[in-house]
Amino acid sequence: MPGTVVVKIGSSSLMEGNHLHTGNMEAAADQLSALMKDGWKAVLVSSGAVAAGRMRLGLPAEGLTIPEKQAAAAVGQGVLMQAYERIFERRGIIIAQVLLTRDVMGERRRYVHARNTLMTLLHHRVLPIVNENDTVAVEEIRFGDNDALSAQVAVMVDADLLVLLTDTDGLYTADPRVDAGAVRIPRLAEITPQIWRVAGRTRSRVGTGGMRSKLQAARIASSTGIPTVIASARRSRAVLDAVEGKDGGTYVEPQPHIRGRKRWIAYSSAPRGRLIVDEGAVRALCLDGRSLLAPGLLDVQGSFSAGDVVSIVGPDGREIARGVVNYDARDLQNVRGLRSQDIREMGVAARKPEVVHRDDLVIMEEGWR
Ligand SMILES: Nc1ncnc2c1ncn2[C@@H]1O[C@H](COP(=O)(O)OP(=O)(O)O)[C@@H](O)[C@H]1O
Ligand SMILES: N[C@@H](CCC(=O)OP(=O)(O)O)C(=O)O
Repeated sequence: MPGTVVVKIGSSSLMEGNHLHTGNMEAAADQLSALMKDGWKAVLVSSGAVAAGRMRLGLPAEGLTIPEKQAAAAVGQGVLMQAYERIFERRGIIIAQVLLTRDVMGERRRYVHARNTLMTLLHHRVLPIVNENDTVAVEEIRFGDNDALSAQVAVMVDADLLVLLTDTDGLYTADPRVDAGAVRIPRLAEITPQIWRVAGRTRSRVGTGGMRSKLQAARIASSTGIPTVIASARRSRAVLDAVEGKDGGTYVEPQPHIRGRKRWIAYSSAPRGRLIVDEGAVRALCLDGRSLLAPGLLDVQGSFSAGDVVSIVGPDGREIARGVVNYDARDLQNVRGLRSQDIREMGVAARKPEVVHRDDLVIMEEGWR
């Protein structure tokens, strides 16, 4: 049964010397158009704006300032889209440019708007080509790498599969650029700390995150029930094989998943503040499935409003959960450590007794990053 696939192609696969790697772009287009003709909905997350713009402007690969990179992205994004327009038009596919920043994901209303737009494009059989809006993205609203962006987009469109196309045939036991004896890992049930260590921070000359950021993306997708395949953009059937479940690259299995609003709380929203809680609260949340109450609060950090997503952090600094908070930061400072009854007596905003209600809370995995 045709479903929805998100395919991400990295800068390392889009550039060949000083030019766009049209061979890899055509290969991706062949596969995407074949899938779309079979009834699949597809989103392409394409990097390469900075690299393409840099080449066009004759700027060096290293040592660019942030404004230079952003200017390069403004040039390169046009170069990329022009190439995609030509390539997909020949295959009878209409494309759309969608540029996102992280703050869109962080605010429910904007998230829903962006999602509706993507869903409408998919409904009309258009191929959205997504990139980060590098020209306006400052640190606080940046995804930082398109692996993370593609995982968020996969969550957003409820994808059945995420494919990360790169310059390597998947995850190896060590960086194959460095260790000639490294072998491919075909399947991962889970991304353990050991696997995390295997993926070094090393990357191609033009790429951003290396394998680690791909694993991070796979982890987001996997924990929301979406499988990921990391594969080589040079293999002409990489996407088709991934869709057909054939071996090739590294397949990261999906975990039993959480849906809808909780997905958004966990992975798409940027927490606006931190609630530091004591051991008792950690146990109540993680083991007993309870709501967060004021007596367990040790500290309140950041300035947030009721209804924002906050990070809930144990006394050791580890993030244990995220949730929608029922109080403004200032009110919470006042009720910190108090019992529900005392709060009622103080009349603080006479709101819900829970600081974060169980239904608005998602337990995050252990923070081994
Ligand atoms: N264990 C590993 N297996 C495979 N590749 C690895 C590993 N560790 C690091 N890498 C590096 O990751 C690079 C791909 O990431 P990156 O350069 O960010 O590509 P992209 O532009 O596709 O996002 C590879 O070229 C390789 O050097
Ligand atoms: N938004 C940037 C991409 C950054 C990025 O993540 O690159 P890559 O690691 O090659 O996927 C660009 O278009 O240049």
